[in-house]
Amino acid sequence: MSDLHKFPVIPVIVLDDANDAEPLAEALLAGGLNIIEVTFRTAAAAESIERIAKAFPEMQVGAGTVVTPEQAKRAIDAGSKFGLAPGTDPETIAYFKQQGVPFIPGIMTPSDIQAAVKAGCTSLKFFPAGAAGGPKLLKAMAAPYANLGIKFCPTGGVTLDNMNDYLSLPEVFAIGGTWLATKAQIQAKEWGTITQQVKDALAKASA
Ligand SMILES: O=C(O)C(=O)C[C@H](O)[C@H](O)COP(=O)(O)O
Repeated sequence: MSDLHKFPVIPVIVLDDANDAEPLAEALLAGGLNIIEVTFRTAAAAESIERIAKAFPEMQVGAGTVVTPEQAKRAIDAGSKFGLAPGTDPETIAYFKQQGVPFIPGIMTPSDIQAAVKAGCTSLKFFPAGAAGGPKLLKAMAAPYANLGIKFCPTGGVTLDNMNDYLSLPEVFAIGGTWLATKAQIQAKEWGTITQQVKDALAKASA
C-alpha cells in the first residue's frame, strides 16, 4: 500500500473503448502521473488495464469500481496492481487480500470505517466526498480513529479548486477524480488537454 501513498492525485477513468487506453496512459505520463484507476463501469475496463500494464510497466495501473469478487478476479488477472471501490464489501476485500493486491474500499460513515478496518483495510476511499460534507466531515469523522493510522483518499466532487482543502488534512494521502481526464475528453481524444490538467493538478498538489 505504501507505494500508492506516493501519488497525491489519482485519475478516475471511464473508458468506453480499449483503443483509447494507451494514448490516455501516455497523456497522463506526459503530465508526470504514473498512476491510473480504470473503473469497472464499462466492458472495456479489463482489456484497457491489460493494455496499459503491458505497454507501460512504469504505470501503476489499478481497477476502480470493483464491487464483487468476480470483478476483483478479472481486474487482477488483467494486471491491476491495486483496486478501489466506492463502498465496502467484505468478500471483495477478502479476495484482494488473498491475492496480495492492495485494495482501497470506500467509506462514507463511521460504521463503514469500522467495517473496513475490521476487514483489515486502513487505506480508505472517502466517497462521495463533496456531497457527503467535504473536508469538514472527513476531519470530524476521522478524529476518533486517529490511533488506528487510517489514511483516506477523497473522491466525488473533488476538483482543481478544492483538492488542496483535502490534501492539507494529515489523514489524506491522495485525492481522486474524473476531472483529470473526463469521458468526453477521452472520447474526443483531447490528449493535450488531459496532460495539461494533470500538470496543473500536480503543480497544485506540491504548492
Ligand atoms: O468508482 C469508484 O471506484 C469510485 O469510488 C467513484 C469515483 O471515485 C467517483 O465517481 C469520482 O467522482 P467525480 O470525480 O466527482 O466524477
